[in-house]
Amino acid sequence: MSKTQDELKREVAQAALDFIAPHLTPASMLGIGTGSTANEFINLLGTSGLPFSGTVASSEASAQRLRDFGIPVLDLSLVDSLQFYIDGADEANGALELIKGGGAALTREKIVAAASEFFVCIADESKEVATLGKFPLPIEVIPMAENIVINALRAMGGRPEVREGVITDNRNIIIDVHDFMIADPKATETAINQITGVVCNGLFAHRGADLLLLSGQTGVRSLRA
Ligand SMILES: O=C[C@H](O)[C@H](O)[C@H](O)COP(=O)(O)O
Repeated sequence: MSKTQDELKREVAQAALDFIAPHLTPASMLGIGTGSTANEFINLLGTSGLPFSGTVASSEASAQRLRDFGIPVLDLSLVDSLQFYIDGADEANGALELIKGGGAALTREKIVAAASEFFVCIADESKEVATLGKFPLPIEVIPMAENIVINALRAMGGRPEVREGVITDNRNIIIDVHDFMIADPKATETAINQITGVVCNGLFAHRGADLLLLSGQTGVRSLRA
């Protein structure tokens, strides 16, 4: 019988926990991501009994889930650095470049990733692609800039659509760019950041993952940067 997607998420979350466990000390601070795969990681971390000091969360939702387990959640401004960041992705390529933001948490995720010494990305193998861009690229945008950002993204060749009914934790909107195959993720990440009104885009190429764990029917594969 084949494993369900939920089982694959649990399996890859367990692999991430097994990977970080030998490195943790009572002083360790962890960055924790957002989404259904990160939630599986939180469930396992919360019952693991492993030594660590606390966490920084990439969303209000993850912060609440961590607190529900009695895990301390700190503001990033109170923390010098994070030993590990553990988070999911919407797409990942062989260079460990990612698309993130399907859950609208991309900006805080990018900040927490930037503050982390080592980024462990966890996903089931349906997220693995040769070229990023089949998943619509999420972009967080200051609301008053909606039209100028949409026009600039159209000029870059994409088909931007505002994600209806979604406001980010930072009180901004999300524009998803469809039909936008990304041949050069680093150049595209930089170019989109140059559009006035863009807060952040969901390409994690300049700071991609350091380790990508991918679960599939035959087990968990790991790709190192
Ligand atoms: O904004 C959300 C994040 O980037 C998630 O990590 C991403 O959408 C993957 O989520 P999931 O594990 O639910 O597929």
